[in-house]
Amino acid sequence: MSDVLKIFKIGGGIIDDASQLGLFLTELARVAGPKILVHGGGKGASQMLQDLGIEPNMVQGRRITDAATLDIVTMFYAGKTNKQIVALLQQRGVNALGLSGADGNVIRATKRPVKDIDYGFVGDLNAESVNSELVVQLLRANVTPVFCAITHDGQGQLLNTNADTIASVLACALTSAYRVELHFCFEKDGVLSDISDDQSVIKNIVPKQYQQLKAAGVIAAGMVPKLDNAFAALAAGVDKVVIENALKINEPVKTVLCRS
Ligand SMILES: Nc1ncnc2c1ncn2[C@@H]1O[C@H](COP(=O)(O)OP(=O)(O)O)[C@@H](O)[C@H]1O
Ligand SMILES: CC(=O)N[C@@H](CCC(=O)OP(=O)(O)O)C(=O)O
Repeated sequence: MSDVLKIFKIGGGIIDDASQLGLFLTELARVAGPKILVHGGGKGASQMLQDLGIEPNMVQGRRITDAATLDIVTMFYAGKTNKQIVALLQQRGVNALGLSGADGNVIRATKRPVKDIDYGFVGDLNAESVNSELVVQLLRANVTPVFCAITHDGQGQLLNTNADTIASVLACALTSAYRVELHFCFEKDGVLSDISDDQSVIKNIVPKQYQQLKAAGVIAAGMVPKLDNAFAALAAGVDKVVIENALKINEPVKTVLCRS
């Protein structure tokens, strides 16, 4: 139980910029010990959908995923993006293995029920979604799993699942075998108290302060679901949650979330 597992998540902003992605993966290769990478790619997927004549539709940070959209995001996330990242990690001496949730039944999701909004082929996760045994076996074999945002329902249906949620649920599930650190990596140095000032990194945030910053609109947009996931992981037993710059994961500047 003493091993520390580090789970890193990168999103579309980093993935879309080949030089930033390369620099991040070089830093990741320097991280010692067991590690997992979860990647999104929402920005590039939206561009690809538009190029193919399909208007992207995001509601509350989640993509409305009809059958045609699912085909395209599966090709983009589980195909091009995942395999490119794996190849770049192999180039850097990391034995990466690319996975969707269907591979090895590693993440099983439930199609989001239709309430006010029909999200289509979007998968929701819960505490039982992860096949932790297989993930632990891979980590013990010195393999670095690389997860994309595609899961399955066990009935042959692929589902599109938010990558921040995948990272958070993986982190929670793996607390059974490791002390887990969850690192959300993006293009800023951490959570900022002034979005226009890159120097204004808040070093630590507790849940009460988060609610205040959210209510004041200081923390907004994509940062809200990210921090909701992050605090949920912390409450569920993840040791440490960090919001940091993808190019500075081996440097001290970052936001660390605290339970209290
Ligand atoms: N207080 C804040 N500090 C930092 N980023 C913030 C803040 N409030 C909103 N954001 C925005 O949240 C974005 C990160 O969310 P998102 O775009 O969903 O990331 P990703 O695609 O990496 O998952 C940042 O690029 C930034 O524009
Ligand atoms: C259901 C849903 O919204 N899925 C996301 C999965 C990708 C993702 O999360 O990408 P980022 O981390 O780059 O935002 C989407 O298709 O945009």
